[in-house]
Parts: sequence; structure tokens; C-alpha cells
Amino acid sequence: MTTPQSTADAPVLAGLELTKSYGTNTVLHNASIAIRPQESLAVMGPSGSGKSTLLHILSGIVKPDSGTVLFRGQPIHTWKESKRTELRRTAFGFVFQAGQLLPELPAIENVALPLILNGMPIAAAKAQAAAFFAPLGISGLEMRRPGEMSGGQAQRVAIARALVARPAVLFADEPTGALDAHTSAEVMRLLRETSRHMGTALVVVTHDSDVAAFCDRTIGVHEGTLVERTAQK
Ligand SMILES: Nc1ncnc2c1ncn2[C@@H]1O[C@H](COP(=O)(O)OP(=O)(O)OP(=O)(O)O)[C@@H](O)[C@H]1O
Repeated sequence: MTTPQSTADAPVLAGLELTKSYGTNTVLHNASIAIRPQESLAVMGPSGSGKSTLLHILSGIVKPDSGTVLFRGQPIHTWKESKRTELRRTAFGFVFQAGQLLPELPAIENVALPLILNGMPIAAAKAQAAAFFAPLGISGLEMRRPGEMSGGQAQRVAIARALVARPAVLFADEPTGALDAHTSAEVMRLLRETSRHMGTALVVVTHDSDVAAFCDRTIGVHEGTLVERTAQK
């Protein structure tokens, strides 16, 4: 007899039989993926294999041509743009390779911004943002602007900003692509630990197997399909 899947194990986010083409270029073909709450997942594959396309579909930025995207069981691929934008603001966080911070704002305001945009009063938003600096090893940088920080420090501020609204899923597209190997490992360790501590699922797109090694499992994008590369820990 099979046991029913417990709620804790139910995917927070799933893509089922996703197909996406640009003109005659079929990037994803019947690709399926399920992400459980709190797990970390690396998505690997050669340049142009469709990693970013997959991330954009799962986060509701791009609609698949066919297939289903379920967030907590809700078919978000059918939602209109305004509702998907709202979902991205409240339930998802994003970290990119670099350059995502607003250069004119000090770090504390960069981190508080998602909360302010969600309607939180500025003082409360800054207080909540401030709590993220120590765990990410950037205490003392609150008043620095992005141009006054190292690349690794700026990425930690970007991680704080992506996590400040306590998202269900954090999407990171080559989050350490602009950093040296040592700084990359430190940033990945902090990204992984902080997400896990907060109960946020982590999806990391990367070319780098050292970066993928920080995640619980790795999915390879291969000729439009997704292949499990490592067993779940
Ligand atoms: N908006 C678009 N219009 C047309 N083609 C696109 C678009 N977005 C992506 N593509 C194409 O889809 C394919 C997959 O691109 P994608 O960016 O998902 O790959 P990737 O694996 O993330 O690549 P990289 O590692 O180089 O960032 C590529 O051939 C790309 O040229």
C-alpha cells in the first residue's frame, strides 16, 4: 500500500510537461520538475540549453507554450500578468549575477525596498532589513552604497534583499558568476544556510559544479528535458 504524500513533502513549486519554443528553436520539451519546501536545487547545463528559460517559466515571468506551473497547487501559468507580478513580489525572491542593487541607495535601503514596495512603513522595513546583515556577514555596511562595496559584499546585500520578504522560493541565476572561487564558495554557503534557516526553497542556475555542490540535488538540462544528476540527500 502506498502512503499519501505528506504536506511537508508536497512540492512548493512544480513544472509539469513544460514545452517552450522560440520560433523553430524548441528550448524545453515536456520538461518536468518538482521543488520541495526548504530544499536547494541546482540547475546545470551548457550555455543556451534553457536554464534561464526554465527559471523564468517557474517564476511566472515567461509563460510556457504548454504544460503546467503549480505554486502550492495553484496553476500560476494561467494567471494574468498583474497577479503573477504580485506573486513574484510576495512569494519569490531573485538574485542575479551582479548589478541588481540600486546604486544611489545605501545597503539598508536596498534591502528594505521589497518590504516598502509591499506597503510596510519605512522604519519597520529598515528594522526588518537590519536583522539580515549579521547572518550574512555584512554588519557595518548598512550605510554603504553598492559602488562602495566589493562584489562579494554586494552579492550578500542582494541575497538579503531577496530574502527580506521571506519568500517561499528564492531563484538565483549564476549568483556567484562575477566572483572569484573563494568568495563564490562563501556566498553560496551563506545563501544556502540562510535560505534553509528561513524555510525558503532555493533554485540555483549555474555552470559551475562547485556552486551546484552546495545544493541538495542537481538537475541537468539536456536537449529540452530535465535529468536528475544527483540523488537527494
Ligand atoms: N526571448 C527570447 N527570444 C528568442 N530566443 C530566446 C529568448 N530567450 C531565450 N532564447 C533562446 O533560447 C535558448 C535557451 O536560452 P536560455 O537563456 O534559457 O539558456 P541558458 O541555458 O540559460 O544559457 P546561458 O547559460 O548562456 O545563460 C537559447 O537558444 C536562446 O537564444
